[in-house]
Amino acid sequence: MIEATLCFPLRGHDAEIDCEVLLIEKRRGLGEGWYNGPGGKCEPGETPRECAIRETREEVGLEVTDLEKAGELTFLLDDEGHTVCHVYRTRSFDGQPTSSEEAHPEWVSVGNVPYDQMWADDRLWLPGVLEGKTVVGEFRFEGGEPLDEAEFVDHDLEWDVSL
Ligand SMILES: CNc1ncnc2c1ncn2[C@@H]1O[C@H](COP(=O)(O)OP(=O)(O)OP(=O)(O)O)[C@@H](O)[C@H]1O
Repeated sequence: MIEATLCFPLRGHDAEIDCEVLLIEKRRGLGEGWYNGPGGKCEPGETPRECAIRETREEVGLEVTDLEKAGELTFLLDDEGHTVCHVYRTRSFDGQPTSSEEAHPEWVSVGNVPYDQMWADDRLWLPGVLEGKTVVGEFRFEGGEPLDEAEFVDHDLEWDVSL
């Protein structure tokens, strides 16, 4: 199973209306053209937390620290484990988001996240993650590779778990 990460940097007040999340518009690879958090696949010997920090640096040039684990998501494709994704959020970072070949960063109000331009499962778990909850989820896709062309068919979520 592929091990991957997502990192959601947050800025502003906790009150939903003022708070913003840094999303990327993915410019290549899996989920190209869709919005997501910075992230990607773990390299051999790398912990998911190290991966989330590295991918955020490589994709948008931000140095994130104090990552808080917010979720563990398993994506099944045709009943086989395809990807496990470790989700983090943080309010601590240095630098200014900068576009790379892979990603175009954008601060978005947490009340205005473009769920219609994201993975179909994101609308189910990301709102809770942006509110500060923790989640473990399993999501079933069908229709063969690539995952971003498969159909999202079913899910199971557990909130407020300790991670
Ligand atoms: C199925 N539903 C899904 N919902 C939300 N997010 C999903 C996802 N499935 C994959 N993701 C995330 O999307 C990124 C893919 O990136 P990733 O595997 O790195 O692909 P990419 O081809 O760009 O490879 P590189 O590692 O950059 O070479 C990575 O953050 C991963 O966690």
